[in-house]
Formats: sequence, C-alpha cells, structure tokens
Amino acid sequence: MSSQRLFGPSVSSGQRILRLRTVSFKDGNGNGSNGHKYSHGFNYQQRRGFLFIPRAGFAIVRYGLGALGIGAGAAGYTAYKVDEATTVPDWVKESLGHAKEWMAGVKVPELPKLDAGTLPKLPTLDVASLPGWSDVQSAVAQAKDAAALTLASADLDRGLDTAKPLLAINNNANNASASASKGTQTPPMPPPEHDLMVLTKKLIEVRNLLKTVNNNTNLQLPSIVVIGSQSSGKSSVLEAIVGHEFLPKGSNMVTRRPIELTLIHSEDSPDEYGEFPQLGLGKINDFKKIQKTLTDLNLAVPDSECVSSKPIELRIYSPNVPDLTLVDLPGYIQIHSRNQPPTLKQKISDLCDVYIKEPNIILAVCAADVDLANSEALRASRKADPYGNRTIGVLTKMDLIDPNEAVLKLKNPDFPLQLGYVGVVCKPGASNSGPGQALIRAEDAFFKSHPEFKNANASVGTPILRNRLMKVLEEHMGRGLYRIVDAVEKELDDARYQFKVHYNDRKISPESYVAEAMDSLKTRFKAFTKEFGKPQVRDQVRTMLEERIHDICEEVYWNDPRVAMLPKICADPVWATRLDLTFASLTKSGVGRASVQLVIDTLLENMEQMLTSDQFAHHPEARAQIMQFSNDILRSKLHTTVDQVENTIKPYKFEVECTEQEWQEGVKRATSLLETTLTKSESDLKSIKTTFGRRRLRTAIKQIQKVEREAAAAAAFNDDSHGGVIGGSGSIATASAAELGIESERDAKLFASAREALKLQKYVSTLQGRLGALRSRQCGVSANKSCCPEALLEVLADKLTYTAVMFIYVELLNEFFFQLPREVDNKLYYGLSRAQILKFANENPTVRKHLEVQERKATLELVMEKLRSLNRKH
Ligand SMILES: Nc1nc2c(ncn2[C@@H]2O[C@H](COP(=O)(O)OP(=O)(O)OP(=O)(O)O)[C@@H](O)[C@H]2O)c(=O)[nH]1
Repeated sequence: MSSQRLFGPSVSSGQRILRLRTVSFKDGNGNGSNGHKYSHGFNYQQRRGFLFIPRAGFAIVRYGLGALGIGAGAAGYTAYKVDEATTVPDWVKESLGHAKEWMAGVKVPELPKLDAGTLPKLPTLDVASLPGWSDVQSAVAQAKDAAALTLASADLDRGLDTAKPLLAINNNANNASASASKGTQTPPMPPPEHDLMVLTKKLIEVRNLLKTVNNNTNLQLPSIVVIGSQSSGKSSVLEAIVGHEFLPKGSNMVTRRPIELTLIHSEDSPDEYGEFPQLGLGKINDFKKIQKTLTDLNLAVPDSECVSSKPIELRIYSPNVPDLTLVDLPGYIQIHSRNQPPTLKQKISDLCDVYIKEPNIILAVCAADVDLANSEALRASRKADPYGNRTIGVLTKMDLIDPNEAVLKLKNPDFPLQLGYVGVVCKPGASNSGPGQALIRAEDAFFKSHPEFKNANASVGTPILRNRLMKVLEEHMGRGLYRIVDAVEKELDDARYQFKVHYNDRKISPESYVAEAMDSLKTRFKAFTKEFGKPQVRDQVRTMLEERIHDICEEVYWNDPRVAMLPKICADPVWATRLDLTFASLTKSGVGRASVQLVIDTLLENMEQMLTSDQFAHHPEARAQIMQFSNDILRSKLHTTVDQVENTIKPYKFEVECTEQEWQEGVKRATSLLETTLTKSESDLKSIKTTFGRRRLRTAIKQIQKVEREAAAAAAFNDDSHGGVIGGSGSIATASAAELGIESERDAKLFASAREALKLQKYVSTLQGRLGALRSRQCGVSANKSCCPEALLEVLADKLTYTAVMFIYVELLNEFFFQLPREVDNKLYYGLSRAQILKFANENPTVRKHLEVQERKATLELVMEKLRSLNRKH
C-alpha cells in the first residue's frame, strides 16, 4: 500500500505531509527574532485558506467579508483572552490593539443591489493584498506564540492541566486565522499545542518501536543531538529541560558514551522516574540513582579508549517534561591529556559526526563567555548543516558576560541559523534546589533584571528553548513522516513476504517453543524407558560379568598347560578348590557396585545422546541442567541400590544351587563365550600371517621354537616344572636377539609377531580343547562342575545378573524414570522466567530467525497502525 493511500485520496503529492506553514519565532517581546523562520507541520487547511481565498469565485465577497469579520473577531477574542492571562506580555496586547484598529479602518467595497435570478459580476477582493493584512497575520501569530510561551512556563509552574485555558487561546487564534483566511466557517481545529504533543509522542513511540526492528537508517525519525565543547554547559541545559540533576558529573571525562534520552510526558501520572530499557532495571524514581547508573556505565569504558559509540538508552517519564528525544554526546576537546589516547579528539569528532547527520536536529551548545568563532559545535554543525536549517544555537552562561555583549552574540551574524539562538542561564547551584523550577525562576529573574534582553527582543530562557525544541522536533518529525511511512511499508511488505514464504504464516511464541522442546524430550525419554527395560539391563550386566569370567578363565585355566588334560584330571580335589576360588573372584565384594555403576553410566550416556541430538543440541545450559538433574537423582539412589544388590548376591559367594536346566543354559553360554574368544584369537592370528607372509612367519616361529627347546633343555637341569610354559624361564619370551639372529628393526618386528603368533596358536588350541570338553558328554551334567568351570561360572553370572537387575530396577531405574520428567517440568518448564524462556528460544537459530521475522512483522504492523491513527487524527 502506498503512503498516498494510507493518508487518504484527498491529499495530493506535494501537499501530503500534513501541512507546511511558515511561522516566525517570537521571543519574549514578540517583535520577531532576526527573521528566523521555520516551517510547521500542522493545519494544512489553514495554509490552503491563505493561498486560495482570493480565487474563491462566486462566494468571494461573502467569504471575504466573513473572513474580515471572523479575523477581527478572532483578534478581539484573542486579545480578550490574552488580557485575562496575566503572564501575556504587553507587546501582544499592543499588537492585537493595532490589528483591531486596522479592522475598523478597512473599507469594504460597496455591493450592487441583487436582482432575483440574476447575479451581477462581483468585484474580486484579494484579502492578502489589502494594506495591513500582514500585520493582522503577525498579530495573530504573535498571540499564538505568546500563548505557547506562556504554556511552556505554565507547564513548569502549574502543570499542564492549569495551562489548558491558554491552549484554548491558542486554539482560538488558530481557528480564527484559519477561518479568516478561508473566508468560511471551518470546523474547529484541534488545539495545536496538544496536537503537537500528541504527534511527537506518537512518533517517539513509533521511533522506539522502529529501533527494536533494526537499525535501518530509512526508519529513523529525528532526535535532538546535543553537541558542544567540554564544560560548555550541555549537561546543565539538558538537566534544566528535564528539571532534575541526573547526568554524570566530574572532571575525568565522564560522558564517554552517547546517552540517548527519551523524555515522555506522562500527563496522567505525577510519578517521575527513569528506565534503562537495555538493562531491565525497572522504574528508578531516585534521580541520584539514575546519575550513578549513567556514571558507572560511562566509566566502564576504559581510559585507554575514553569514548565508545555504544549508546546508553534512558527514558524519563514525568508530567513536567515535554515529549522529546535527545542525545547527549561527549564534549569536544581541544587537546587530549597525558593518559588519554592521542586519537581521542578525532574519535569524539567522528562520533558526533555520526549523530549530527540528517534527519537529526543539532543543538549546538556554546558557552557565551567563549569566542563563538572558536566554537567546535558551530563548526561541526556548519559542516553537517551548511544552511543552518536544522541547527539551534544555545548560548549558555549568559550571566558571565555583559548583557549588551550577550545580546549581540545571540544575533551572531557570522553563524546565522534558521532556527536561531537561545540564551540560557542554567548554572546549577544558582538555586539550592537543583535544576528544577527554582532554577527556571532564578534564570527568569536574571533576564528580567537586565532590560537589555527585553529591549533587544532576544530569545532567552529555558522555557523558550524547551518550546522551540518541541516545535522543531515535531516539525522535523512531521516532515520525515512520509519517508518513514514509505520505508515502513517496504519493510512490512518484506517481513510479510518472508513470514509467508519461510514460515507459511505459522505463528510461534518462545513459550510454545519451550513447551514443544520439553514435550519432545519427555516423549523421547519415555521411548527410552521402554527400550531400556529389564532384558536390556540384564544384557548389560551379564556382558560385564562375562568379561570378568573371560578374564578369570584366562588367568586360572586357559593359560595353564594342564588344562588340556582337565577332562581327565578334573576329579582331583585341586580342581574343585580352584573352582571355589574362581567363584570368590566373581562374587567378590564390588560386583554389586560395579553393576549399579554400569547401569548408571549407561543411563547417563543415553541421556547425553538424547540431549545432544534434536533441538536440545542448541541449548547447552538446559542440557547441563538436565544432566545435573539426572546425576542428582541417580546419585541419591546409588548407595541404597548398591547395598541392596551386594546383600542379595552375598549367598552366591558360598554356594550356587543349580538345576539341570540352568546347567544346560550355562554350558550353552560358556560355549558361546569360548566360540567368541576363539573366533577373535583366530582372526588375530590370521591378521599376523597376512602381514608377514605365512612362509616368513613359519621360519621365524621355527627359529623361536628351536631356541626355546634349547633354553628349555638347559633349564631342565634346574627346574623342569617350567618347561614349555609360555612366558616361563627359557621360553621364547626370553630368547635374545642374538640367539634369534635379529639384525634389523624389520627382523625385530617379525620375531615379535612370530612370538605373538606362537602364543595365539597355543591359545587357540587350548580354546578348541575347552570347546571340545564343553560339547562332550562329560559337561552335559551338572555333577561334573570341576570339569567344566566355564559353565558353572556362567550359571553363577546368570544368577547374579537376575538378582542384581531386579534390585537395580526397583531401587534405581523406576525412581529415575519417574522423577526425571517431573524434575524437568518443575525446574525447566514451569520454573523459567520470561527472560529465560526468551533466551532458551533464541538459542535455537531456526526459532530465533522465525521469532525475529514474526516480531518484525508484528512491530511494523503496530507502527503502521500508529501512523494510520496519526493520519486519522491530523
Ligand atoms: N555561570 C554559569 N555556569 C554554568 C552555566 N551552565 C553551566 N555552568 C557551569 O559550567 C560547568 C560545566 O557545565 P556542564 O553542564 O557540566 O558542562 P558540559 O558541557 O556538560 O560538560 P562535559 O560533560 O564535561 O562536557 C559546570 O561547573 C556548571 O556549573 C551557566 O549558565 N552559568
């Protein structure tokens, strides 16, 4: 939709920015301030009236007369109202008196008698060309300005409510002049000062909303940017406008960051407070605290940098401030001090240059007691605004120079500014009560006590400055309105398009995302609890115990050369004792703890895996929290579970009752264990053969065996019990390199592998023997336990597994499966603050993007709505 459509078909291009009206600034004495003009954004109709009345055709005489009558009436009414207001200066009354006199002297051309049915050709009355017309306009404008000025001080002294009669004067002056110029009864205009505040207020709202969308310069509405040399009085001026001392003070360059200050006139509440939207500290009623926060934020910029371009946002709400947006900037310096960076002067200047660009209004603050030709502020403003169209000059410290000189400086012909200069005295401490009303009264008293200012019609005083700022800001905001509307429309179209194309107009909220993420986690957790049932836990524990059985058998049986004979010698009680020892090894204290720990580790591993996949991969903090909950629950159950398991497996340390069926199962599992071990060993052997070649390996093995035989024969004299045992004295392990004929590193590797192959060959043969035994009839019955230790150990492992898992499941798993989802709900789902929910949602880049586009669209729609409502009102 184009801006044309938004603001209605009756407004054609060129006329569409509400209205541009030329108004003279009047100072306290009403005689015009150096011819400074500025265009005002209201009363489009009024302007049309002034321009088109003389061409009004048929009704010209009637309207012309009406215009004169209403114009005179307006002047009279305004004079009457102004008389009522004691604060209106004499010059206004005087001007209005002249206007009345002029009205009386105007000669209206005589009308010819009208014949029924025929209308004579009427003489044209060009009101604007009548002698003295400009004086009437001037008087009306002066009356309005006087009312405006009165409003400003009334605002300070009595609050806006009590100033309303004066708004009415202003309104009437407006209506009167509008009617006069149109020569017809127009509907009453809304009070301009009130409209002014509404427009500025709404546009400030719009501006703040747009700031949250992005930093697109096309979406920027103007602010008033305060620049000036250090100690020129910038802070004092701002504080005088706000009526509170709140800016950082000190000699150590305390303004280091731009302070973006938004003043919000809160008509309905007497509360005065500040807010730092970036910090989320809430309302701060104590202005000393605001000052302290600002000081801390500024001084956080290290001395080595001295300035930072990162702005501090501050909003001040008060019934005593006008709606304004201001930016306080670090003061220009002449030269950097010893501990400041050499580039500081340039850095400050660059920072100010960024802010004083279009569309911002420049408030160039200069101390009156310093030569204006040396003013950095004026120099910078002239560069950015060569025609002085958007610069207001403020001369501070007017009390420090001779009033006549001050008056001359205010005219400053060397640096003429379209928006003029205003002189102020904002010396804090001039009154004991800070920069509030007392300061304004002290300033007022100062200017009153020096008639030079009044006589020279100089623009002086904080209320005048405040009023001028309001008007200029409103006018500039009004001017930028259509540009903004167009830019917002473009952005909105883009946001809508993105939302449609990428997200199919699907709305989400951070809360819904959190809920979805938690639900999905709980669903996956539930699926896991089903997958990780008793059979799975049993598998885990049994696998662990089988590893132990493997190690025990390897140590006690498979590496013993006599084991090949076991089927024949197992009746020997030695083997029964050996079997008891292996029992003790498997059931020795700690197996309960190991089983519980194993299950805990498996659970945590699975949790970790569950949390690193899917959306929780984006939420490291939440992941850590959930892992912590898991750890806590499991740790709290560890000791009781371990105790329970250890107690229940204790009886197996002494005796294992075994049915024939259990025995058969044990034989089966032992066979399977041996088969697995055998397959692994055979595969290792094959891999060595492939690496070195069968023939070379065979030769090396033969060489080792020869050396081994010789060594064994030599050792036989001393200890024939060790002969042939792998790793025993005189074995291949002890054969020296020289004995084996190793000459190179390659040979060394070959012989090491040959030793390994030899060992594996023996091991494979033992395993094959044991497999044969397990498959034999001897191991088919449980009575021959000592002959088939692997089978009995498997029976024991199975019993341990069943018993342990039963208690692990009851004591640990059930509790964990029950408690974790509740903990997640209580601490994560329901326990998150709004800020934490936002943070959580924004951690996921896809969701963040979705929310950003959605938020951008919603904000731009709201902005558009506000802009439309402005159009409806104006
Ligand atoms: N006599 C007099 N002194 C003033 C006036 N305005 C400000 N001062 C004094 O001038 C000094 C500097 O005023 P500030 O308002 O801190 O000036 P500034 O430009 O903000 O200073 P920086 O932030 O350091 O750049 C202070 O000691 C004020 O009391 C004034 O109108 N008259």
